[in-house]
Amino acid sequence: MQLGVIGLGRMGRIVVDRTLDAGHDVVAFDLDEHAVADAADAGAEPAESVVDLAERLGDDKRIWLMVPAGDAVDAALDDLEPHLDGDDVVVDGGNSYFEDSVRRAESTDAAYLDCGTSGGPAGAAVGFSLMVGGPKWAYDELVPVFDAVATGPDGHDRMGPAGSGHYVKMVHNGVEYALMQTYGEGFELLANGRYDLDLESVARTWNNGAVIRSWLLELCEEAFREEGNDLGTVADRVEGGSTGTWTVQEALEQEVAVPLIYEALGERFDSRTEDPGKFSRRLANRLRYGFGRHDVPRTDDA
Ligand SMILES: NC(=O)C1=CN([C@@H]2O[C@H](COP(=O)(O)OP(=O)(O)OC[C@H]3O[C@@H](n4cnc5c(N)ncnc54)[C@H](O)[C@@H]3O)[C@@H](O)[C@H]2O)C=CC1
Ligand SMILES: O=C(CO)[C@H](O)[C@H](O)COP(=O)(O)O
Repeated sequence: MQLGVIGLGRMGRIVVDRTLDAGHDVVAFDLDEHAVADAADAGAEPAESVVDLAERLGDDKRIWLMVPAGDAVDAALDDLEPHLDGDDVVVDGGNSYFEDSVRRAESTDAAYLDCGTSGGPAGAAVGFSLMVGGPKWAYDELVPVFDAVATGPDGHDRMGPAGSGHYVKMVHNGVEYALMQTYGEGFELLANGRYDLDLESVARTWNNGAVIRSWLLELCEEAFREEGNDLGTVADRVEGGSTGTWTVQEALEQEVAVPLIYEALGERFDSRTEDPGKFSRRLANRLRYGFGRHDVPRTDDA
């Protein structure tokens, strides 16, 4: 099969390499010409623009977008659209909002597959987990590429109609936030608890047979090994948040309780406040004086 790949960053480049390794042909484009040159060195046919990529693919185009969610996806689709027809298939492998994917599926002439991708750059060697939404014939058509990019045949499946792939990935990310939060809380207790513990050793022991073993826990083990038991200079600030926000918004709309995901998202927002004093905690501090005449710790206390 011949696959066009647009977006050759951390994730797109892995799509290129794994597709080439499986014996397929790849035409590659990125706004960054160095990324295109690197992909060409790896065996891809370089394209000079989105339009050039479309023209190099000929009939029955198979195209994988791996660009940042939002405007970049629409920009690439706008350029592709005059070159697409109903026999073509476009895969969006990024973290797009599922309602955007439904809109794009309805407005493009091509068959559109929204593909949630999990595994991250660190998972490149084993392949990704792919959650695909869209027409069944288009999914079936792309199976050889999905087999190559995923861990194998069990690493991908069609979730349902347009939007369902990105919907499942959105919820996956909510779960990711909550798992990160609970590992963080457990290690925070261990770090401040009764025993002087080697947290890398704890994580390694848990990763070998414990109920709570997981890849995220392996990454905790790696973090303690590389940063030290106290995480060294790693700042108390967590970026990201868009996919978790969508998850919580959807849960509210569906009237489904997701308190752990909500709390984990809130912790991220909290970590980013510029004011080191959290207003709600300061008010709770003062209220304890109000009802109990308890001492009020103050910022100018010695
Ligand atoms: N990094 C991760 O762990 C994961 C990322 N994703 C999603 O995959 C997508 C890509 O992520 P990354 O590879 O990490 O981002 P990245 O920032 O490493 O790469 C994005 C690439 O897209 C290129 N690009 C941007 N607009 C373009 C356009 N209009 N035409 C052609 N190229 C364009 C950029 O030059 C860049 O090389 C995002 O939607 C991200 O949310 C999904 C799962 C995991
Ligand atoms: O999808 C992913 C992992 O599964 C990406 O790493 C994503 O960026 C994570 O979300 P956030 O940036 O909000 O932490």
